[in-house]
Amino acid sequence: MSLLEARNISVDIGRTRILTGVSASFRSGYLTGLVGPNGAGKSTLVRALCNLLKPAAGEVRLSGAPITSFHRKELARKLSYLPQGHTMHWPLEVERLVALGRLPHLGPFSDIGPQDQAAIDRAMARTEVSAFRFRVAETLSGGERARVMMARALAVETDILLVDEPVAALDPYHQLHVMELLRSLADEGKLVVCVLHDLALAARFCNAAVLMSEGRVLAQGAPQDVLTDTHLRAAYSIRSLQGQHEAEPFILPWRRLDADASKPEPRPC
Ligand SMILES: Nc1ncnc2c1ncn2[C@@H]1O[C@H](COP(=O)(O)OP(=O)(O)OP(=O)(O)O)[C@@H](O)[C@H]1O
Repeated sequence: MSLLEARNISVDIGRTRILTGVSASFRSGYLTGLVGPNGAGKSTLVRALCNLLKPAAGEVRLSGAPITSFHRKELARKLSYLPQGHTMHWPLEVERLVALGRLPHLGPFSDIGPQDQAAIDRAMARTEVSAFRFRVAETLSGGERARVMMARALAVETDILLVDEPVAALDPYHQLHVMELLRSLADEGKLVVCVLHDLALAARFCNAAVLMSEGRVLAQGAPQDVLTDTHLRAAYSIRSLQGQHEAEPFILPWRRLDADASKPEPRPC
């Protein structure tokens, strides 16, 4: 069981305070949707949780121990991070790119072994990219590349997975597929944190949610308690339609609040 906690962290970039007193906890068995408007600090929080940013105050703890107490390679075997965007620096074949996910498990001069190859094959199968195995990743479409990068993150086979906007480039079929995959990983006992803009996907697939706004946590807990119309108004300045279909919740962003204000009053007949 893993517990990843931000304890009252503040993060500065340059002279700007980006996160202010953020406390949030993430547990095994949960797919936590990290939502909030552009610039709310979601990616910054994820980077702090991965020990890629040092908080100016507060600390991040992994299963009770300061995240800074873990050696880099040890942490890379515990925690896999898929950053936003999918920058590729070299023209690599897909299988070799996914194989990079096994680096934390390899010794300095050791090569991919049968266990590593099995993990690579599993990750490619789960993300449905096996057919691209021998393609140069740069030649793939944006959505295909996003799934390959997800495969690389999965190939590490860590107990903790933090993914930043993994469905942003995907078509609806693959959005559903990736969300089902992330939820099944959580149901298998992994700790999964997913930055999302799609509130419908967050409401439907996540079993925990953290809503951020202006560098702070506005609400956290069960998605139905976090993604309320009141909270969404406060965070995004939107009204939302909320309901159920096939016994599952849905949320549809409906109208900007300032658009409401500028709407003319209906004329009396
Ligand atoms: N290197 C930097 N220098 C200055 N400001 C930065 C830097 N990196 C991030 N910021 C600012 O920090 C704030 C939070 O950024 P962050 O990327 O965490 O937001 P986000 O919630 O992930 O947004 P989005 O949904 O747009 O991806 C933003 O206002 C951003 O402009």
